[in-house]
Amino acid sequence: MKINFFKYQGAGNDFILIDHTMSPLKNFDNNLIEQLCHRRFGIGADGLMFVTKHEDYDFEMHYFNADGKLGSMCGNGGRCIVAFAKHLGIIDKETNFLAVDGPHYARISENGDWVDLQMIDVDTITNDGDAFVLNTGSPHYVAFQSDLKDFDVFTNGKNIRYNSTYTEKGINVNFVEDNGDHLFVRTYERGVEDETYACGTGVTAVAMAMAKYKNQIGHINTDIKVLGGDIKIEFDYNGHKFTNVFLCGPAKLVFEGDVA
Ligand SMILES: N[C@@H](CCC[C@H](N)C(=O)O)C(=O)O
Repeated sequence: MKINFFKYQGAGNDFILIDHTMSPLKNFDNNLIEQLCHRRFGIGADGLMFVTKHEDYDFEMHYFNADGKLGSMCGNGGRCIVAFAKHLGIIDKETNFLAVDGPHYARISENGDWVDLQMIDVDTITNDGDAFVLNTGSPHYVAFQSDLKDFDVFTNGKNIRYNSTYTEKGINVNFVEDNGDHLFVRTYERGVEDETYACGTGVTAVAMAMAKYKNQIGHINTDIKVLGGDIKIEFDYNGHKFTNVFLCGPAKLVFEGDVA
């Protein structure tokens, strides 16, 4: 069966997108998804998404990690699927769509390649030693790390993701260096089981952990550099809860193709 797909990337976090609006998504082949995401034997991607119709929303997002398994929320994936929905003509400049963690609002730039995506409110941050643990739609571990450019993110991230606390459910592991006017972040992603060039729910978690650590109250804007580019996070923080959370960044079509 021929599969028509679109490849998108958001700050280097890359995804295969499939238009499934003509029929409901009843079953899926996890092995095929893993194979399509494989960087040697497939198209290559950190994850795969189907867009389907929904009665109450503009569309529904179904996200799978590169290991072929259903993922939790993917922030950069969310931004890319919004750009894809605009490309398909499903939406125009704004949208309300449904994802695994609930409804999301998003707005899109005129040329369609920059998306501001509203993320879930967060009111719980716990500590694991010096690190912060929180869920921004996906579970995240946030640790400070100096000389991050030369740090072994794969080995250290994997050790944390597979330690006895997290091995069963897994966690995404973010390392952050505070460079004054911006944060530099590198992430080991669960489900990809490797470092990715960017992680949207991850940088959202980092900005929140940093605001809590610095005791910043009010409307906070955070500039973040990741391996694949620049991302902006904004939210309101009252010392207990993060609201009006937006993940803002690029979402670009790379190519379209067919799998025979
Ligand atoms: N790259 C994503 C995170 C995707 C979810 C994650 N790998 C998981 O299921 O834990 C993002 O941009 O948020």
